Amino acid sequence: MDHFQLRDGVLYAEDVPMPVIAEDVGTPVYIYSRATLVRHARVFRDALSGLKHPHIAFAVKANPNLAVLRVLANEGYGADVVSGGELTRALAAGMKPEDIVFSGVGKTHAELQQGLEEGIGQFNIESEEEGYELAAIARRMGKRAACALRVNPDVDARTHEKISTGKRENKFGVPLDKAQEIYTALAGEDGLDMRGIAIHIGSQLADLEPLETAFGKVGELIAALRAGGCTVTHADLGGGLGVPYKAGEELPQPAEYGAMVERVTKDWDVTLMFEPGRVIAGNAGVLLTRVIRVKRGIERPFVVVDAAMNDLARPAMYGAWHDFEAVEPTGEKTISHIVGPICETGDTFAMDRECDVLTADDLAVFRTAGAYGATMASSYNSRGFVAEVLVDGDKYAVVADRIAAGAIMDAERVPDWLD
Ligand SMILES: Cc1ncc(COP(=O)(O)O)c(C=O)c1O
Ligand SMILES: N[C@@H](CCCC[NH3+])C(=O)O
Repeated sequence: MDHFQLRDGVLYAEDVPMPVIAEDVGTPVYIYSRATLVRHARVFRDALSGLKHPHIAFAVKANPNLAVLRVLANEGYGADVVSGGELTRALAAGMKPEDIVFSGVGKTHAELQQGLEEGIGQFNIESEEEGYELAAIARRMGKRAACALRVNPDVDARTHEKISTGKRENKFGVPLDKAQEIYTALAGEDGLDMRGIAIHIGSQLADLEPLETAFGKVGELIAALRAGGCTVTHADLGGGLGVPYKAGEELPQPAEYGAMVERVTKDWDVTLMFEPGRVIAGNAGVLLTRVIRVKRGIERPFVVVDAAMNDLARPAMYGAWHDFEAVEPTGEKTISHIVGPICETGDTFAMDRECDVLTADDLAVFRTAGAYGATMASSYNSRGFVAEVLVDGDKYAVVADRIAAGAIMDAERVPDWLD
């Protein structure tokens, strides 16, 4: 069920008319639906109900807003973090340290230490070098770090090249054919409790087949490690499940994913861990924007909106499609280019898009903006950071203040030796 729907000709977020939020909070503004987040969290969990005690860690990078994390913490979700900042947020939102997994190729010394101090559940080590560094820090602190080794299975996830992470040329994980040697060596370190294998081959996967291939390779590795005398009690299968960005688009459902995981892992005898991001948050959010003006173009009008590539980077970065529609559609359609105000041609949300007829001051939304939306914002062109709102039934709250361009400037200094 879609919690962003037209009622009497006006788009609502749950039971709140979007013009009310625009009036109160201004635009552009991200709007998240609590009911959608909860529903997605439960659908994903239910999809894994055939597994014994799966551990689900929301990929904080997809949407690190504290209120969003709290909703998921309340659903029993842990967190997959990739920086000290994300770790701090996950804890602040109420996630338990033992439910937190720390991934990432470039965890700094300070971040490894922070993870140990907080007592997080697992480090996903991405290189031999990182493993030895973590071991040394843990030894010094008199601790043992629970670890999984992230492997790079050299599988083409068949997604956008910039968000594919499991090809051998990608920077993530250790090559599969070196994994046994590295795991065995790290298992001999006092500071480490090598307990599992981790994998994540990419994001926005439209097909389960690459995942199944990659998981099959993990299964073989686990068997080889055990045959070699290593202990393996955990396997972290990452995230990656894609979501529909276009109305009517069909993607594998969590239930199909769960059934595939169950089939492939049935003999593994491990605790399975998951790191879903987009599938939980993507369709739980929209970016509400106001039309600044409609500029006559050569062949098509340019609808210039007050959101830009600094607020929602995905179209500029990956050529990504986000459905775009009027908040109060007249029923009339036209073909337009949808652009932001930033001084880059890349600040284009859509070219030649059939969409609702819009005029200056009209409101419109970009859909499927709840994951990798606000979190990827910048202040390019000295624009501020967009506000975020969480809706719950007929109530809503600003869960991230708009940060004005002036506030960002306040952090800058002109040294007096320039005078
Ligand atoms: C290590 C890791 N885990 C989980 C995720 C979440 O991926 P997704 O949002 O596609 O589920 C990512 C991002 O792709 C990631 O890099
Ligand atoms: N930022 C990407 C996803 C990256 C996933 C990170 N591992 C996107 O918007 O689609």
